[in-house]
Amino acid sequence: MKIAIGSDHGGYGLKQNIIKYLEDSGYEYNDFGTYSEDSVDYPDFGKKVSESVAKGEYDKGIVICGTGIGISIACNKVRGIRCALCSDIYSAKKAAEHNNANIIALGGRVLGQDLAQAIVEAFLSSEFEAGRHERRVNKIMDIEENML
Ligand SMILES: O=C[C@H](O)[C@H](O)[C@H](O)COP(=O)(O)O
Repeated sequence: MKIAIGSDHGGYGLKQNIIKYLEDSGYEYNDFGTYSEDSVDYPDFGKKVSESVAKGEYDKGIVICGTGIGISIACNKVRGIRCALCSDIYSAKKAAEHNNANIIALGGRVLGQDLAQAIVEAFLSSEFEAGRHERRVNKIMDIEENML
C-alpha cells in the first residue's frame, strides 16, 4: 500500500512520528511536506496530498495540522476525496469500513503520539465493507458530481 502524507507546521512533529511508524511497519510512502516547523498554510499541503490520492498515485493519505480541521476541510474540496478527521480508533476503523475514506486527518496539537499511531494503524488496516455503505458513499459522490 502506498501512502501520501503531509502536514502544516502545527502537524509537523506528529508527521515525523507517523513517518517513523510507517517506515517501521514497512509502508511505502511519500512525504509531501512541510519539512520544518516554520509557519506555512495547511491548504497547500492538503491539496498536494489530496491530488496525489485522487489521481491514484497513492492508495491512502494522512494529513495533519494543529487540529486536523483546516486540512481536512481543504482535502474534502478535491474531487474524489473523502477525508475523515479522527481522534479515536473506532472512528478511524469505521471511516475506512463504512465511509471508504481515502484520507485520514489528525490533530497534531490534539493527539498524543501513541494514540495517533494506533488511529493510523486502524485506518490503514481496515477495508471498505461495501454493501449498504456503497449506496451511501455513492450518494456522497453524487452530491460532488452535481455541485452547484
Ligand atoms: O485548522 C487549522 C490548523 O489547526 C492550523 O494548524 C492552525 O490554524 C495553525 O495555527 P498557527 O498559525 O497559529 O500556528
